[in-house]
Amino acid sequence: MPSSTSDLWREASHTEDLAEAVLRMTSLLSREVPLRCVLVRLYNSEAGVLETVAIGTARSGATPGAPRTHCPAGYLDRLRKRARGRVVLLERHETPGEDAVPAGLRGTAAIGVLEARDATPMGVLVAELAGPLDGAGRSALDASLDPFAAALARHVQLHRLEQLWEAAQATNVSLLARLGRQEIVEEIVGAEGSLRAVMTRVEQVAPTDAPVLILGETGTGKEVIARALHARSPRADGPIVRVNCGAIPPDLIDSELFGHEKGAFTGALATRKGWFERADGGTLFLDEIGDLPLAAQVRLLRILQDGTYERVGGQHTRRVDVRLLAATHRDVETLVHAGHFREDLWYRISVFPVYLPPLRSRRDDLPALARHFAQARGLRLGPDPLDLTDDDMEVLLAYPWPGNVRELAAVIERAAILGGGHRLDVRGAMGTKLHALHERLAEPSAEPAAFLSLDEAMRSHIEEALRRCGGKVEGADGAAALLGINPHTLRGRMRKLGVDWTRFHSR
Ligand SMILES: Nc1ncnc2c1ncn2[C@@H]1O[C@H](COP(=O)(O)OP(=O)(O)OP(=O)(O)O)[C@@H](O)[C@H]1O
Repeated sequence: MPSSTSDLWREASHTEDLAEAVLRMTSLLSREVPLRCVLVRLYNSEAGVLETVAIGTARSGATPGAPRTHCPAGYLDRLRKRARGRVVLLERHETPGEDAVPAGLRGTAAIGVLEARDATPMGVLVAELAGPLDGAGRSALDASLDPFAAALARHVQLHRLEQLWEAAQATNVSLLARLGRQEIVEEIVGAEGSLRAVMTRVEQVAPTDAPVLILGETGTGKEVIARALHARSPRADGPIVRVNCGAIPPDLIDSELFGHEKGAFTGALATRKGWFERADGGTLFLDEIGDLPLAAQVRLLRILQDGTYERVGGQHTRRVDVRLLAATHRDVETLVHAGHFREDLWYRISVFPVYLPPLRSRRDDLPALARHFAQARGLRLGPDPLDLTDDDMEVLLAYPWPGNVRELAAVIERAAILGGGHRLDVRGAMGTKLHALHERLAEPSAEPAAFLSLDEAMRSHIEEALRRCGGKVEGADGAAALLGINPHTLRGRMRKLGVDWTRFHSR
């Protein structure tokens, strides 16, 4: 076995990126073969072409481009018969025409068929030689066909996996869109109660294409509202794609949102569509937008302004038709002041804020929500829907629910499991929460249920000022003067807190 062959196998099986593997393999092979360059060419039977998918250069000088050349049916089989598992040396006069050597190679070429493990021809290896080939060189070249074939097979498999993954994502997106619509019709508990004001705003803004900013603590139902907006919009038949900006590593966020071209960076094995492209014709929901890095904010602003962007590593300007919904539980105004969030982007996305109140300030909805989760989980666990006792309700109402609706759903699910599917064990499910609650209730001054967060206190104080001023913000008799702050600051605060001052306009 030629000395380079085991090294070639190592590179073929360890290096994931075909271009890099071929480059290293060419360098190893050039110790025994007078190589100028090596082309790995993939056969596309549908198009009847051979396409250069990787080039390894061993000497300086111009390398041939990466063209596709016509490959007549049966050519690879004829070549295989002629070569019998080895390489064939092609004379110059054989070159253009019916063979796999693209124009542009200067010296003599050696060519061999690259076969898959089941012996079907996948493509060819073309080696451009810089000098005469001796016996050792020839056997090294013959022995290199299998490792090159293995590297090509790996590349093809990875490419297929990527395609499957993309197809699965697309299916996922459309399933979610359908699921989202179903859930919304059945599942916005409180739409007629404490969320009535929220739903009015949803109905107002849904038919437009305006961006909507959904504010609220974690677990308050921001995603539920985003899906409701999409379902009520003219884009309801298009996809809704949710991206959690906080869950993507900062160096990948550009490629996730806007896609990348093949080879744009190490690991970019194939072209990838970004989430904007996948949401084309529908809605993109950017959750935790406060976590978006500044560089991505610049691109986002541009896409909001004129709908254009480029994929990472791409030259071609693309256009998408996407409605943007964004959500955050963070105080983005503070991020703007600290220079972590672009002010121009903030103005653009906060045109129409929708504020979701925390569960502790909409206790009226609690029984309905608890019943809703109990019934849903009960139906899943056993034959009968599960209901709540008065004692269960009392326990649930006494707790302040820092994790909001999500925490409540989890407690009810646990209660159903602990109750064996026949009843709800709410006290058991509350566990340590209940213990902490008793301790707090035992303190004479503690009023956990009634205590407002700073934002809530601010919101209700601003609303009271607006009520007194008939919804007027500026001027001597406006709410800003009454509160002793600048009208501009008050407007910013109201946007952040989701206060709709037009509600207070005197008739
Ligand atoms: N009004 C509601 N009616 C029914 N289910 C709700 C309601 N609000 C929230 N939920 C449920 O509560 C859970 C949390 O809601 P969601 O994921 O929308 O919250 P979120 O505010 O987006 O959370 P985060 O900030 O962590 O992303 C989900 O299972 C959701 O279905």
